Amino acid sequence: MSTLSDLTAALTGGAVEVIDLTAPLSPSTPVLQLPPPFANTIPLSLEPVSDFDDAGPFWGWNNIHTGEHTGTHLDAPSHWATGRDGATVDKVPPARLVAPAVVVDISAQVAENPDFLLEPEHLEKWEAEHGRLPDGAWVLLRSGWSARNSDAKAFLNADENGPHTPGPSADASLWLATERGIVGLGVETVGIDAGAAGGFTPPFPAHHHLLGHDKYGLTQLQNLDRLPVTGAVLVVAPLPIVGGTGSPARVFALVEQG
Ligand SMILES: O=C(O)C(=O)c1ccccc1S
Ligand SMILES: [Mn+2]
Repeated sequence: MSTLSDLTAALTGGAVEVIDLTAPLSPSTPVLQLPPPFANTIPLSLEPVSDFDDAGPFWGWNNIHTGEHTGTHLDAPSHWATGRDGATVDKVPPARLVAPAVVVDISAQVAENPDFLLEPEHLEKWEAEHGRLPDGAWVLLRSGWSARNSDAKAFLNADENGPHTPGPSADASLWLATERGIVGLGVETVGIDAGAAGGFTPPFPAHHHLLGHDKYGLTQLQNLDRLPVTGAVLVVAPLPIVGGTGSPARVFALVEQG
């Protein structure tokens, strides 16, 4: 048997489960709301072209209107000033999009404090328990935030002082970008930076450091609670939008059962 035939046998036999980490993409999918004077992207909308009617008697289809950074999506290096000469989403090497994933669980801390920040000490503690973060792996930050997916207001969690959502500190962002050979950071929240990150130094440090070091962001993931701490393999499938800074993506995790 070949490796791939072993894999297909494991998939059909249930020894390997495919877990969908992608949030449903609909007009109610929350999108980031940056404060004035900054511009924001649009949410998804479907514009019917025909619906088994005179415009198309035997077919239905729609135009879709969306931002690149809507829903579960991939941030490419070219999205940020520090990575603007780097890969656009169509140039992200496919080999980096099928990769192992590890899970760093901060959900208990986030339940107490929605502004909780991942620090290097948390990553060092994780490594003391689970071994060094593997080169070529995605780091998935499990926060429990996807439980808010069906309530845009709760998901964005903003007040007069701005959004209150967890994420990496500036130090943790630099650590992830420079101390290990990871592929990128995946989160459950609307973006890879914490809600307060606009006021950090540098502003939005996860974007600044990760995308500036040819690493990627992955956002609005769900079902991270169904993944093992180590051992899952991620299949990340953004659209190859030519010149795009990111794209809505379908994200699957392959997880061995038993
Ligand atoms: O890349 C994103 O989707 C994202 O979260 C973002 C985009 C632009 C500015 C700030 C942020 S924080
Ligand atoms: Mn983005």
